[in-house]
Amino acid sequence: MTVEQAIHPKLSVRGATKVYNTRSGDLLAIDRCSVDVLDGEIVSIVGPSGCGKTTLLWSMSGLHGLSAGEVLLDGKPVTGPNPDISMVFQNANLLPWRNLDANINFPFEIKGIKPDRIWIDELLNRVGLEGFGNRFPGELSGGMQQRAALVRALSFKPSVLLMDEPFGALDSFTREEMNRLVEEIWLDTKTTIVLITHSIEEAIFLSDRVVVMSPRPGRVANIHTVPFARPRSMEIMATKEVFDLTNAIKQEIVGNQQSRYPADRAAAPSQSVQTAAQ
Ligand SMILES: Nc1ncnc2c1ncn2[C@@H]1O[C@H](COP(=O)(O)OP(=O)(O)OP(=O)(O)O)[C@@H](O)[C@H]1O
Repeated sequence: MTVEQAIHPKLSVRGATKVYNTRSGDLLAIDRCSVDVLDGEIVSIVGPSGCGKTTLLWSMSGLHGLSAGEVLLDGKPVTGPNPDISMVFQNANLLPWRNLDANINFPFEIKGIKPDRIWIDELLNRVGLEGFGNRFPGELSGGMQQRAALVRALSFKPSVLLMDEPFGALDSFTREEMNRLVEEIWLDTKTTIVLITHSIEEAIFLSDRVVVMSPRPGRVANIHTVPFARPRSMEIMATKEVFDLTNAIKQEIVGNQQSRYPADRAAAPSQSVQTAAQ
């Protein structure tokens, strides 16, 4: 990390708090989460189901407002959709009646801007989808669809890519391939990436740092630095360092879950707000 990167993080989340108004009352999803993501960093967010990972990621995108706190991109508040921030979801969300090229062009058509075809062809080539432009989503495997979604997200040359459990629906072999692909693309573009994953191994393989969240209401429980140089190989995943780090993170998630009830009661900001204990 350079001093410049540390002083001027790419993305800053400060005291992010989100209360959902539900039929059964207010629900505190995330509580005073703060994290800085440096320019060109890959950061993963892990934590138990329902702890608020998606809520946190969507707040970073500007698509969901916060109840308190703020998100800054290059020091400026993110208050709505931002052309510099792209998202990839667990489902590729390709339009079934449009072929691959037309799917990738779709957001450009909506915005009324011309796509950079040279860049898009480069990306398609990079992810192994060159020559598939005329195929329809139904003719592509799940992995191919997800690679197309990655191309679509990167076609705008965003400086930040947010990924919400992007490979969760893929088999483990395809998932490993996708992890290698993301690293290759990152080596080319140095795009800042924030990724939600349920796989601690995936988080370690891909990330510079892993953020561990507590059970709901989600708080930043710990942040681990992953000390391996890039490009990483799958062989490092069999090393003792990775084994120990994986176990440490798992223990934290399990330990946090076991202690959530007393912690929630002690730290609930208001009696009218639901926490995981309720
Ligand atoms: N739109 C919403 N309205 C009301 N409650 C919501 C809404 N979105 C999320 N929640 C609640 O907020 C909490 C956090 O949800 P969120 O999806 O952010 O967690 P998560 O960690 O991403 O979960 P998972 O790992 O299971 O995908 C959950 O209790 C969820 O039920």
